[in-house]
Amino acid sequence: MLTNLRIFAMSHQTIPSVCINNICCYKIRASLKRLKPHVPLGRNCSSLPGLIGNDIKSLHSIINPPIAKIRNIGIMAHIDAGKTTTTERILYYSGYTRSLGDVDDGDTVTDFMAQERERGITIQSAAVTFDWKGYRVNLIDTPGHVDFTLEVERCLRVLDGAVAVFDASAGVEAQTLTVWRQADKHNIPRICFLNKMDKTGASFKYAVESIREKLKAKPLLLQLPIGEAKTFKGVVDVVTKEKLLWNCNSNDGKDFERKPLLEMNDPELLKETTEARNALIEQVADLDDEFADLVLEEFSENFDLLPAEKLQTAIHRVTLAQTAVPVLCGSALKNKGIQPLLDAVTMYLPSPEECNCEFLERISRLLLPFADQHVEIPSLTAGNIALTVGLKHTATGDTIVSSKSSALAAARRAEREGEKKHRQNSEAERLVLAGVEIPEPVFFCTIEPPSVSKQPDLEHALKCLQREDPSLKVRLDPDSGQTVLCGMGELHIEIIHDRIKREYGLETYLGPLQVAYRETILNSVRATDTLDRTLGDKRHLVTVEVEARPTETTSVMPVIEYAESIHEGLLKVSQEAIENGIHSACLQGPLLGSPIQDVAITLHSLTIHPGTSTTMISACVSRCVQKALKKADKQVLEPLMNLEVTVARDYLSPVLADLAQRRGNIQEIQTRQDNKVVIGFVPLAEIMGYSTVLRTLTSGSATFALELSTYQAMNPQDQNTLLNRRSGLT
Ligand SMILES: Nc1nc2c(ncn2[C@@H]2O[C@H](COP(=O)(O)OP(=O)(O)OP(=O)(O)O)[C@@H](O)[C@H]2O)c(=O)[nH]1
Repeated sequence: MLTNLRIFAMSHQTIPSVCINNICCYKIRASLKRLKPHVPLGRNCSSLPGLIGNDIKSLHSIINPPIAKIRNIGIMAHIDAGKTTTTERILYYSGYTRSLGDVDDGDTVTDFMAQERERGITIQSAAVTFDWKGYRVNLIDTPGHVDFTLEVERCLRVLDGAVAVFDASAGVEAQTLTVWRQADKHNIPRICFLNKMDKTGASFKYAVESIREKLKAKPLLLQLPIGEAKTFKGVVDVVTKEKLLWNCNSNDGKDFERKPLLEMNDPELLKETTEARNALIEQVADLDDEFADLVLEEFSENFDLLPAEKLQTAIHRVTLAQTAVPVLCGSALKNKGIQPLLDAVTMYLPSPEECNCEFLERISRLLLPFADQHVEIPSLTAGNIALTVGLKHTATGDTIVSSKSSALAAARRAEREGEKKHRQNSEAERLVLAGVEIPEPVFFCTIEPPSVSKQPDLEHALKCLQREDPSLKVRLDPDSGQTVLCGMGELHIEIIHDRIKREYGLETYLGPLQVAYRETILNSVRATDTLDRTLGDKRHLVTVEVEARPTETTSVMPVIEYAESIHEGLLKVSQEAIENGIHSACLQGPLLGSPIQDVAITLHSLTIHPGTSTTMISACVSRCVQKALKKADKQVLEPLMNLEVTVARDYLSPVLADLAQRRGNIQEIQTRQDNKVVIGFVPLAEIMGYSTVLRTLTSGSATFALELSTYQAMNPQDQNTLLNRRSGLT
């Protein structure tokens, strides 16, 4: 039987020493023995100073619950939609913390990195475990900033469900689309939470429409807001026809009143709710045959008689099938609507046994996360999320299996299943988890240690950071010998720089940030080359002829083809050597030394003298391919970004004028409440340092999101300017 352990690697620097953990572990387990299940461990917890922060109240979540009662969920959204604030409320109402943290005060549980607290943003996902009404919830708060897309992706792989948080005044924003697509890719059932209902400009209707239009999702309105913006005071539960009002006198939102809607008290609201409930029943019946039969057979005359539980069960099925998404609303900041959101998480999102992956864990050292603190536990039952440390070669995105034979069996099954291409959700797909998709880095810069003697320390730090965050790439510049960092954006590289200083105690120096260009060729060319070298008494002789031509499809990996006469007699080791040579030649284009994309390399002839080493074969092929690339007509490709700027009406003109100067191509200007949303494309090279410029232009009122769209050919004039600048001519 295959055993999958879902790995969520975190830097070992963030984990307290084993010694502390061991003591903690002993004490916690000792206290647990004396406790009945579901009794908060508050007193015992505070008697363990330094072990778990004083504000963490409940530890009974260490006991393993039945798998059906586990929910592994993530919170995802556009930057600033309120994920962290929502998470803080969730932790507070579930009894995990004793006081409410605030992102603006920098004292939240999940934003525990110094950089997160200083900047008020989430950078690294944080995992926390708590209980809600008999359910165990393992929750991950993910970052919203586009630079940390990979961090979101690595989380999605270990989740069974997600809560998508929206700013109700903005609806679907650029990064919401990105994370939504990622969740689609990983087949993650979702519920939507329209947050910030208290904010000026908040509109339930507008946000729901944007979910329908932009995400092409079918929203199931499980709630209606009572009031909006300043008047927002609660929600109506459409399924049960109850109103939930938060007590204005209770600051922390713990107390709220849940009452059935009555004709004599709320005739209008009741009418509106009944209509919404009838529409919901019809919508769910359209999507779920079992529910449709039930409604038609027993309740077609009067939907009011349909029990809430039957509707909830059907909504659960529809959510799992991902044919529609439940929508709830509230205001995390004003402490309204969080408890029903938690109810919805347990009611509608899947347990691990309802999702696509099978688990049965067995590992020697496991840690249970409490944000930045960890408790070592002896074992964990299926479906939970835990951390593990000390793995030497495993990186984010890997799947661990119990033995080689189970991995081989799974791979064989995957191969067989792969043949039956159209079978969806095949067993193989469930067994072998797809690795994370690593986005291409678009920026790079050199990094230097304070002294040569610190170079090994820097290499160690970068190796650790890369295992945790594969979107960070590190390479050596072959000409200067310098270490080069490649990342997703200015902020990404800045944070890495900062982490090297704080977590590894190394003060490093960054070179200027540069755009990661690519190159391609425009015509077919041939080249031949011979390498003849005698080393000792051995002669290495290779003669090769290659053709390089442009391809139609976009790929940074060269297409490799062989003339028929060569392919037949080629040894596997020689073929590997040839392909290594081609790949290494395509890593450094002739114009800027940037990777070559969209090329096919055909090997037309090859003669290898007996005894020639594979290194020499690679070297000769690589040189020959470089020769061919140099002969061809060449083109620089630059990263083109999707840009979305949200700006107050009054500042639209200066923003547009500025974008025109940056070679921006505006596609659309939308109106979103009182704001204008400018959507378009802009070359990455023109948008460096944009946040500062935009802040100045709009008195800090605008926000923007950037995402790589494609690599586009530069026009000859811009290309010449760039090449001259690089060669030091201008
Ligand atoms: N008016 C209002 N503001 C809110 C609400 N929830 C959060 N905010 C504010 O919105 C800002 C962003 O909140 P966060 O919780 O950090 O948002 P986030 O989505 O975690 O942000 P990132 O992790 O950086 O993507 C903060 O200033 C919050 O105080 C809400 O319900 N209403």
